Amino acid sequence: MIEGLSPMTTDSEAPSLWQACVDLLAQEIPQQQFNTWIRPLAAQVSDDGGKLTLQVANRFKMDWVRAQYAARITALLEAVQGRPVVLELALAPREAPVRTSPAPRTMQDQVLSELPDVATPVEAAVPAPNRSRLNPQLTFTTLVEGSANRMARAAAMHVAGSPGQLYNPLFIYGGVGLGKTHLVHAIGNQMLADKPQAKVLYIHAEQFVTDVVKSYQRKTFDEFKQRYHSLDLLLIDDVQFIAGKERTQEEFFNAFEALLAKKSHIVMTSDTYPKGLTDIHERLVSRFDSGLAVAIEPPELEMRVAILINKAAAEGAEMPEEVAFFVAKNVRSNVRELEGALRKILAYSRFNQKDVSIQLARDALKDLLSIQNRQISVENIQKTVADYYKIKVADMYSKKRPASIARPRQIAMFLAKELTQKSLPEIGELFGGRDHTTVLHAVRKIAAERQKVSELNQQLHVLEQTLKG
Ligand SMILES: Nc1ncnc2c1ncn2[C@@H]1O[C@H](COP(=O)(O)OP(=O)(O)OP(=O)(O)O)[C@@H](O)[C@H]1O
Repeated sequence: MIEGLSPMTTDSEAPSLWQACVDLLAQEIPQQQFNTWIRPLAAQVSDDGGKLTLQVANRFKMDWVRAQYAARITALLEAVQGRPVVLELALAPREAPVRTSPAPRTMQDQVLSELPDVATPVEAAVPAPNRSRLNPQLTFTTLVEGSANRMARAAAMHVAGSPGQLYNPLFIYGGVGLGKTHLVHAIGNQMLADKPQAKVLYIHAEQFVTDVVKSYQRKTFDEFKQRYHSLDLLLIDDVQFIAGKERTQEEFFNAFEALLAKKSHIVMTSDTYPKGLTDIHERLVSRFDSGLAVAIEPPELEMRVAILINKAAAEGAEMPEEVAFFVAKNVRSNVRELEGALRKILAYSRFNQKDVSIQLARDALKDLLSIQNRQISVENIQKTVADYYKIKVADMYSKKRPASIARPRQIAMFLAKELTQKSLPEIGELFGGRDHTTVLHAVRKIAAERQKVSELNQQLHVLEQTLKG
């Protein structure tokens, strides 16, 4: 028995609550992450169902699961259970090792090597809830509009209303947690609402890779083609995951051509614009760019406020505007984090039976706010990078161009964009009054090189860790 736990049900009784949660997580977390972090967790539920303990293999995994997934898991458990559930993470006892992923694969040929790491197909464990794999809750109605997503949303609505015409393919790109997945589900849901017979498929790119590999192994390419080439709408998420996967890219290209020829629509999402993709064939990239590529930006303050108020209302809770402003001012990175903050506040309010107020939000978000207080400044980045590369801080603002100075300066600009909320012009200003295009060039250059040069990646990693403290 795990220390400090109240009586638990046996493992065989626990899974229904956990399994329901796992099923939902499988729909929203990329498959590789799901297989790595969620699938191996073993669950125990207390007798009264008020506490669920997840056993994690080691401390590193425990920290990661806590930081990345605990808030979401709690919310899903509460949604499934219909009442508060306390989530605990515990180290798995040594004598009862947690379930692990299947034995390592032998990578005998190029196609097998395209399987995502530690992956077994998700559908082996988690049945797809519907053929289209759409989450019916992710609709245009529940997607708050703001200047950050206005263009992408308008294009998406156009595609949903008149598929196969303009903007084919539609390529939606942007940073994490900004609503790309939500938007593509909204297109699919809208199309199905208008045309229930339409063949719509939402798929994460990693699952597509798995499908290619499986059909290769089982020699079922005809079925594969039949399945993908007959669609009316293909929604493919995080397309950057097909990078470096030759066979998958070929099959994607074939599906792409077949679908466009019959005027079916293709919508893709990615973390970068088409030309920013690396290790994807030029012929594919140019096709990605041949319809409309549109960005989703981080939401502005008013949009963050609206999202908080809407999401609270959807949970049957009221969030006064002043509280929403307080939270929105402090949680600025992306919508997923905003949702996490909201969940914490609502849970805190329920447990303590107190109305939502600024003070309550302050208490509920204590940890998060203290991190904000230690926020990283551009000045700090400049000093840390200058120290690391042994140049003078003054060279960060100077006009000097030798590579030994220009490169650390570009790295500092990249980190300033990544680790602070400053805009490109603001960063340019802080680097000796440089133009925002100079900053953008540096950011793109370093981001692209990081993917290819492991030494640079390592250096950036060290700098990031140093700055985050
Ligand atoms: N404009 C919005 N209005 C309401 N909810 C939003 C909005 N944008 C994002 N969300 C919500 O934020 C969460 C994260 O969004 P989503 O998963 O679509 O992001 P993403 O851009 O696909 O991220 P990733 O690249 O990490 O997959 C989801 O719960 C989504 O419903």
